Amino acid sequence: MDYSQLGTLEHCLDEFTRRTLDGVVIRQVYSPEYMQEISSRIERHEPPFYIFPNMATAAEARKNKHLYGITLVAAGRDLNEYFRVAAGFRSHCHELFQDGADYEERMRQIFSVLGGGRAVVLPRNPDGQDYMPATVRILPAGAAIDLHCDNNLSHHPTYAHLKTVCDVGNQLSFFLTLNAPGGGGELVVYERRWSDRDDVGNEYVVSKDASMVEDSEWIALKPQPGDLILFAGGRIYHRVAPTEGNRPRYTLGGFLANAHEGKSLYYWS
Ligand SMILES: O=C(O)CCC(=O)C(=O)O
Ligand SMILES: [Fe+2]
Repeated sequence: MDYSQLGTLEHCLDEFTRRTLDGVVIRQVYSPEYMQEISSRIERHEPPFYIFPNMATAAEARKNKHLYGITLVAAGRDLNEYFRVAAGFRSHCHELFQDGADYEERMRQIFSVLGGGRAVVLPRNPDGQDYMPATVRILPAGAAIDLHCDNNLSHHPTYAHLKTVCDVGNQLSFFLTLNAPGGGGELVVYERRWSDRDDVGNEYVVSKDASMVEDSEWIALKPQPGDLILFAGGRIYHRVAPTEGNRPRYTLGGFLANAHEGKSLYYWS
């Protein structure tokens, strides 16, 4: 589906809720040329985003997979750092897209259409601080994201407040591809669905054993720069295949869920 046809996806979030839809790819949400410009800023670490795990320089961080910004589960129990990073990340992200359509605005516009006109808002903690709207995921050559299901994240203690305001058990994943690697880096989605019995003792684990999907059918998606993928990552087992070649994989994304109050959609990372 092309971004210019967005209107035909009106209300499609209801289909996700009814489980009659597993994912959509919206192409050309931004032009490939603009994504190239954004990627060169990411490469130069401009603006100077917070790097996780914490490294002295972006060049040092490039040796392994890392984030610009921080996720709830990466933040650990003390969420002071998370909310402090979130404020800085939002302004850096506005700066990153300063000469194009603002990233958060564009995501909110798309999600609102998909949600049949529902308001799309960042959740806020009881102290009035906003959550992270997204994270930049940087996978240098050879890096991957191992098998997981994002519903598993909600067992993490840092999800305690978020659970009270939205339906994290039916969360969707979204990400915009900024830079595609030379080879590999596909999003591999499996037929295998999440069950709460998969998470022994309700433990949060970073990656699941590959044997879980041994007999499962799968498809591999290779998004191009400017493409937005939205899929039921909460309940669908998935992974990102190891990247190849000398171009890193850059994506910018987070999660989306229905607010318990029934009127809005929340996004976070
Ligand atoms: O490629 C990415 O940025 C993340 C893929 C993923 O695991 C997700 O979107 O849930
Ligand atoms: Fe995921």
